[in-house]
Amino acid sequence: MQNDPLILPSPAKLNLMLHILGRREDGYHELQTLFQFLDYGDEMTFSVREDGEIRLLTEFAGVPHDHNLIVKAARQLQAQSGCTLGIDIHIDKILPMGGGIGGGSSNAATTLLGLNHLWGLGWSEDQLAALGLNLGADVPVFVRGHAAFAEGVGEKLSPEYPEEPWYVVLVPQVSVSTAEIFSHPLLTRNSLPIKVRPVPKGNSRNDCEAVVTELYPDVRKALNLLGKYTEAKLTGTGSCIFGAFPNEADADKVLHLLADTLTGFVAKGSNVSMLHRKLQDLSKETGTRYS
Ligand SMILES: C[C@@](CO)(OP(=O)(O)O)[C@H](O)COP(=O)(O)OP(=O)(O)OC[C@H]1O[C@@H](n2ccc(N)nc2=O)[C@H](O)[C@@H]1O
Ligand SMILES: Nc1ncnc2c1ncn2[C@@H]1O[C@H](COP(=O)(O)OP(=O)(O)O)[C@@H](O)[C@H]1O
Repeated sequence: MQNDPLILPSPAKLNLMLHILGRREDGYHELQTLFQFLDYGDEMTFSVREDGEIRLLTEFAGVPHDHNLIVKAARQLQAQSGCTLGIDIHIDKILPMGGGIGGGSSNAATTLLGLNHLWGLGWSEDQLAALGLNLGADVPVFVRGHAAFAEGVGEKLSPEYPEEPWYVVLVPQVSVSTAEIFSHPLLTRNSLPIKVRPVPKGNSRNDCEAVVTELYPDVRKALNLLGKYTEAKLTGTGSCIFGAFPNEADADKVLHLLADTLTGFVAKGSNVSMLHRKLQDLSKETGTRYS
């Protein structure tokens, strides 16, 4: 068992396109979406406890301890594996909540991968992804750690290799509820499935954009402002807006020009998540398999 704290990143994702094909009987929506990670995210620290307790030491505004996806992920893994060890978890949270960049799902996935290692469970990625899907439709892609075309409710993943540009991500100061957008009567739900891959050019729209910009004027404003410099799009159900640039300097320049009116950040797109890169580095250093 490892006694030193394990520090792992918990990256954000973007949906480079998002089409809604229909609604299932259980209310969930059939999607086609292209996920890519950002080299930008939270940092999580895990310390094993012998007494079986699971404690998240960082407080989240508006999210009670037991509802936090980090705690839920740890508890489900502990219950399903029969592990008697516990964990203390600390997080430096920089990802906005309800931003469409998957912070909660990413935190859950980092927890599953971190605890699988620290508790010595030896679960496969398939097992962890299946557990993760119970916690949220976006958790499996973070468990797998590779950019992917996703179908179903987001769980059928095929690896993809989109370009890895630098992005400006604008963060309107509103939290968008995914459930609110998916239950909206005016949401487009009849996009035709894309049958070829990689996704052909001209298919990069996000079907949630019309409803989200109608409900949240701040999101529309961010879309219009970034749209003056590059193609600007919504990620997931928002609120964040992103646009691609060929290099960091160009992205920085645009963020700087918008800084009076909007907050945001610059980050590189990545097809292998920084969590998985860190786990691979740790494996090389210690000769232990981390994932
Ligand atoms: C839309 C996407 C695109 O990546 O991202 P976000 O905007 O949330 O980041 C995801 O599909 C979101 O995944 P996630 O945030 O894990 O959603 P969940 O917790 O599973 O679901 C929240 C709610 O959204 C609705 N929902 C979610 C996914 C889906 N394919 N169809 C749905 O109808 C359901 O009403 C569900 O109760
Ligand atoms: N660890 C967590 N980090 C962020 N949000 C969490 C977490 N646990 C639970 N939540 C809840 O999940 C909601 C969605 O969060 P998040 O995944 O960050 O946004 P999105 O799904 O829009 O990308 C939050 O508003 C919050 O209520």
